[in-house]
Amino acid sequence: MRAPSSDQIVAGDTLLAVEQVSLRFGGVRALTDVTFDIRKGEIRAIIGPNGAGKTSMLNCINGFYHPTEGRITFKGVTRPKMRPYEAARGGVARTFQNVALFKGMTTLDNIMTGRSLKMRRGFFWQMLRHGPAMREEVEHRKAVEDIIDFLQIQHIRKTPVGKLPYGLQKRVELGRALAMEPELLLLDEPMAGMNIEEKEDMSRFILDVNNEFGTTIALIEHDIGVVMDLSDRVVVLEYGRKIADGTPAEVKSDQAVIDAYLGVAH
Ligand SMILES: Nc1ncnc2c1ncn2[C@@H]1O[C@H](COP(=O)(O)OP(=O)(O)OP(=O)(O)O)[C@@H](O)[C@H]1O
Repeated sequence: MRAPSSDQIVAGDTLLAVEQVSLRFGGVRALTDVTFDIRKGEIRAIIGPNGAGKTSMLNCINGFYHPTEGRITFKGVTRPKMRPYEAARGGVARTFQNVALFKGMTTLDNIMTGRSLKMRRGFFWQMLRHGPAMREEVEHRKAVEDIIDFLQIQHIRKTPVGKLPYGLQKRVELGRALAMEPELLLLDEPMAGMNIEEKEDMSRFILDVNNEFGTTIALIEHDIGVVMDLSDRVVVLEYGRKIADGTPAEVKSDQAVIDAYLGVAH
């Protein structure tokens, strides 16, 4: 059967399905028999206490880890294994728990690296400033400048990111992921280490990305208030197993979730 093209998957359809996924590291069971889906156009949160398996789940989705058992289906294609660059080419972009940017490079250049997968002409042609390569670079620069405007970071476009406060680095990392024009954006603790004002800004950008570009978003977040405000549906993991799945209101009143969070510092 041919896989549906992305425009055949409409809002509300399953974009990504995780079925009975287990992941082991030697004797450690990071994930056990986890099943859930992500619908096109939604904001899906993955929550759970420390060590619950949230990052491992994102790593399985974007191909950093390969599930020991189970299947992941993205845009109708089921795969036992996928490499991170295949995931990226297929439309999955990712940010990390600890910002992973080139600290000595400017904001502009860091976001530009997000375009590299989209560049048809390789580095050699870019170096030669060959005509078509020049035109392509102009197009990519325009896309990057649009993202810089969207994220309101014009004032730091030429600043090396290592010199920026943490909250702005997180925003630049979001910019680099957006430069890939993903269909599915995975955000690993996008508000970690932020003050209230920075969290509000980041929440607004996440909602705007979802509304304006229709990007489907899966995020890990420890701030339950933020999760409840932002997400359409929430999946809850504990000790690598799924213990609840539903709307924020359903999950908040679920006894297993209340028990899992009692006495846990976040
Ligand atoms: N590369 C690895 N090698 C061995 N064990 C690992 C590896 N990655 C994760 N684990 C283990 O898998 C379990 C789940 O870890 P994971 O980082 O996915 O949890 P988490 O919910 O993201 O935690 P946190 O909220 O603290 O980031 C933990 O017991 C962790 O120690």
